[in-house]
Amino acid sequence: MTPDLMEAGARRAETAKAAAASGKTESGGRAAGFARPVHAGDVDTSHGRILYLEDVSVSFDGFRAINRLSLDIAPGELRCVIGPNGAGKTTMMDIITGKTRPDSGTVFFGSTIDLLRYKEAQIAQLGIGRKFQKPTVFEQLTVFENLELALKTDKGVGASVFHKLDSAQSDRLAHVLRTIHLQAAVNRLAGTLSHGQKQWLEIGMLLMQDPKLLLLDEPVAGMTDDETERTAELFLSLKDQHSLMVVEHDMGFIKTISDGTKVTVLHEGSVLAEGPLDAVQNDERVIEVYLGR
Ligand SMILES: Nc1ncnc2c1ncn2[C@@H]1O[C@H](COP(=O)(O)OP(=O)(O)OP(=O)(O)O)[C@@H](O)[C@H]1O
Repeated sequence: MTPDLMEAGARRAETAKAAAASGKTESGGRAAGFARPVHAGDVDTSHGRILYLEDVSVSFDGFRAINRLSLDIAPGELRCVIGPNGAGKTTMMDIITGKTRPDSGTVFFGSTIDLLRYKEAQIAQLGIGRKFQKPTVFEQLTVFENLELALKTDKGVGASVFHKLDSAQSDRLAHVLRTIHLQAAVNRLAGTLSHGQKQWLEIGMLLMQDPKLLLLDEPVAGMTDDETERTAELFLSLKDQHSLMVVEHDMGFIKTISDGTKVTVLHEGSVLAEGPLDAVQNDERVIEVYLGR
């Protein structure tokens, strides 16, 4: 982490601890990560970063899958991550979401939330949604019911099925349905949807929880050209309100969604190159290890 962030974060931590000890706590914002449970709305992005990894390493049986990895993502950014098989892309997402603990390094959500202090389920609650490659919708439920089930509830899955939506939740569900273009399929069983539609439904289920950051692993694998194009439109419509990290091998898709913004190339567990797609595509090292295969 950069010294200014470290210092600012440490100062806020001390202030929050002192305030908590004296009973005078601030509501939300900068104190939130330390003095009380954190909610998604409390992510402090005032330093221009929603996700910050520095010097992160993890080894499996002596093999360094992630090797001193550093990268950061701005609020509202759509970051594409590319790289050869085994570069560490999935492991990086596993670390961000708490599935894998790094051996060393720093992983922050905003400038105050140290993700290494939280468990996987808590990280999801903090506002980091993850979409795995294979769709995992409830095939026996309708599109509507899948989205309804994904609503935030403290009462557990069983209660949420029978939970009547309030008007804000109904509005949210309608908004998500429009965003993922599944209004016409709202009463269809998810099992009858096409592969692409299932993927969009699962993205919709994540959106129901209003994540600040979405991690998407090979979202267009197995999609038709038309579905891939619609997915690109969907992602472009999501950026700005959400930050997205998209791992993909489909370069045509990357070209459409990166739209001149920064692309990160991972290789052997660290960043090999970073910049606009044109620049990384012309980088000799990238051609050698990835594009020239
Ligand atoms: N739990 C684990 N135990 C042992 N080795 C692992 C484990 N997880 C990942 N690895 C190894 O770490 C390296 C990075 O794997 P990872 O799946 O993160 O790469 P990737 O960039 O996502 O690859 P792909 O594009 O094929 O999905 C690989 O060599 C993999 O075999």
